[in-house]
Amino acid sequence: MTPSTTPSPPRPRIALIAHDKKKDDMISLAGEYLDFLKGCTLSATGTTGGRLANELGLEVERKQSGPVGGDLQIGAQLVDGGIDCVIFLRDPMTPQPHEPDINALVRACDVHDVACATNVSTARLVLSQLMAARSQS
Ligand SMILES: O=C(CO)COP(=O)(O)O
Repeated sequence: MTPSTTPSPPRPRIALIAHDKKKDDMISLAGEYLDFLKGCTLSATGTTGGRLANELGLEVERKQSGPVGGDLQIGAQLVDGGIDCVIFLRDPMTPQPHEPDINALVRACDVHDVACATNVSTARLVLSQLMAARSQS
């Protein structure tokens, strides 16, 4: 008789993006949730992803850097159903050359009803909820 196996729950697929002045916040935040994030499938824009990999040892699919299309690549992945949650630490005090791309990504989250946290407090709520849901499954 073959032993019955319980299928493991799907890994949450999370996109992590931070503008330059918010990258230290992203590293601190990801450090707080490191064990949980290690069990997730992560995508990130280029520079953010590089820091998450180098400084925290996270395995991350790195897209292009934001200003050269990385936000749009994350958006396309999301539209194709490949992202469950976006953590996007935006810098509201610095104009960005790729503002239309940023707006397109946030809009895609709203169109497809994908959770999008744009500041650390909201990100903590979302990550804590995902973590609790995963530990119950
Ligand atoms: O500009 C960004 C998001 O709009 C972030 O891109 P980087 O992670 O490559 O810095």
